[in-house]
Amino acid sequence: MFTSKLLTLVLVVQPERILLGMKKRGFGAGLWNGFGGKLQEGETIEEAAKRELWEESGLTVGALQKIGNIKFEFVGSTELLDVHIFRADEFKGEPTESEEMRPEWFSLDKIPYDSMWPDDYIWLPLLLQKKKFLAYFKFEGHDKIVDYTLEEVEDI
Ligand SMILES: Nc1nc(SCCc2ccccc2)c2[nH]cnc2n1
Repeated sequence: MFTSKLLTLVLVVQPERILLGMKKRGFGAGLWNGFGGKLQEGETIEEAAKRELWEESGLTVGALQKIGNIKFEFVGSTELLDVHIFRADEFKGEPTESEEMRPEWFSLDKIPYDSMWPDDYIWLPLLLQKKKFLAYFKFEGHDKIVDYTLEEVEDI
């Protein structure tokens, strides 16, 4: 019997570069990732995604594209992470370090996959091609993927 935890993840992408944040504490600390987190009471998923992006990077966005959904299972845990993934191509503001994240631009041919979650190199190329996807990853610890499924879809 699993419970689900709803989380958001936003990747800001421009033609030549992607904005990632070095997670400074908590879940995934020490890894480059998009910006996101949990929903607050009464928030839609999209509202939470925009809020977390602003809190963690200082950027505000108008439109977010729903691009993916990944369910993560960690062996030994009965809580599935249900991560709703968005892409933003336009933004306002300057990337600014927060308590949670240190933002940095990476050229698209220099994405630091070795310092990211191991699943990212599997699905992030789809996001960069604006292809929508559904995925499931089963982890043993935080480094080992023991099973996964990934499918491109027309609509999320
Ligand atoms: N890229 C990526 N992200 C996550 S957690 C994202 C959701 C999150 C959670 C906590 C704080 C902020 C954002 C992953 N988990 C397992 N593989 C993964 N890959």
